[in-house]
Amino acid sequence: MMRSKLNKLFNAIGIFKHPSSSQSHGFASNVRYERSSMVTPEPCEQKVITPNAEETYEEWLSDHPSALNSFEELMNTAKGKKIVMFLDYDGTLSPIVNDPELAFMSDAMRAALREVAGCFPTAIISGRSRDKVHGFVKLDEVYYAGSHGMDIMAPPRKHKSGDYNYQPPVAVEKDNSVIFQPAQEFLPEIEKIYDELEKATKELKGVTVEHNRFCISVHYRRAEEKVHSDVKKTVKEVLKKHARFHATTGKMVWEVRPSIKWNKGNALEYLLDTLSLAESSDVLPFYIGDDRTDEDAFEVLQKRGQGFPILVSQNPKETKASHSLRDPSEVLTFLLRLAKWRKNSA
Ligand SMILES: O=P(O)(O)OC[C@H]1O[C@H](O[C@H]2O[C@H](CO)[C@@H](O)[C@H](O)[C@H]2O)[C@H](O)[C@@H](O)[C@@H]1O
Repeated sequence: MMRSKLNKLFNAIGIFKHPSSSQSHGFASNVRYERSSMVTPEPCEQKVITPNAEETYEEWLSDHPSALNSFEELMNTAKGKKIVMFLDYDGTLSPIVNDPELAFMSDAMRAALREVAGCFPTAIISGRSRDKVHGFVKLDEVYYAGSHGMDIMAPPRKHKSGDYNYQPPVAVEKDNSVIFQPAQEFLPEIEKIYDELEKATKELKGVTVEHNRFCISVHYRRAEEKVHSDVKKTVKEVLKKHARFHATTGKMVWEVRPSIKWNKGNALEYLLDTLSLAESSDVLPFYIGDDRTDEDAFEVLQKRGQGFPILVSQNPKETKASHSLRDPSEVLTFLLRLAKWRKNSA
C-alpha cells in the first residue's frame, strides 16, 4: 500500500524508474544465453528528490524496516538455523568514493567481517574482479565471487553433479577451492571490448574504464554532467560490434557484461549448493547490498522464502529487500551485533 503510493509519486514526478534488474532471475539450472540488448534506464543514480525527503524515508522504512531496529526479531527467526552471510562490496562494505581504485575498506569493517566469517560461512559477491575485491578485503576466511558472480571461488566441495547442466570449461581446484567461471569462453572478446572502450573514451574527460575480468565498468562519476550522454552513446556504439554482450547501469557506471543468464542471485544459489545448504530447510541466508545488481540476489531469497535481503540505502528505493540499513557504518554495526549474538548464543 505504502509502496504503491510511493511508486505513484515517483512516477508522477518522473524520477526513480526502477528497471527490472540486470539479468533474468531464479535459479538457473543451466547457464543460458540471452539476446544481447542494451537496457534502457538512464545512466544516473536512483536519486529521490522530494520536498520532505526525511518523511518519505520514514514512510519507506515502514515497508523496509531497519535491520538494526529489527535485530531481535530477525534473531528470533535465526534460532536453530544455519546462518550464511552474503555481502556486496562497493557501497556496502566500503563507502562510495569518486575514485574506484581508492574504495578501501576500513580496518574496523575488516575486523567485523573476520568475526562474522568466524561464526558463519561468509561470501562477498561483487561486480569487481575477484582478485581486486580480495585485494581490498584481504581475508582468506571469506568466499569471493567476482564479476557479478561470474567468477566464483567456492568452498572445497564440488557442486552435486547433475544440478547444473552447464559445466564450466575449466573447474580447477586451487588452494583446495573450486573455481567456477561460467563465462570463460567470452574472455578473448572481453579483452577486445576493453581495448575498444579505452580507445573510445580516451577523449571523454573524467571517464575511466575498469577491467573486472568477466565484465567491464565504464565510470563517469568524475565526468561533467554534459559528458554523461556521450558515455552512453560510446558504450552503445562499441556494443554494436559485440552482439553477445550488453550493458547495465549501476551507480554512475555502465557495466558491460556477457549476455548469459548468470547473476548475483545464481552465484548465491551456487555457493549455498557448494556448502550443501541449497536444499536445507533450516538455512538462513542474509544478503546485504546497495545496488541494482544486488536485486537479483534479493529476489532469490524472496523466492526461496528464506533469509533476509537487506538493502543499503539512505533514500527510498523500490527493492525486493525486506529490510534496510542506511550506509556502510550501519552494516558494520549490524555485523558486529551478529557476531556478538552468535557468541552469546553459543
Ligand atoms: O557489486 P559491487 O561490489 O557493488 O560493484 C559494483 C561496482 O562498484 C564499483 O563502482 C562503484 O563504486 C566506486 C567506488 O566507490 C564508485 O567510484 C563508482 O561510481 C561506483 O559505481 C566498481 O568500481 C565497479 O567496477 C563495480 O561494477
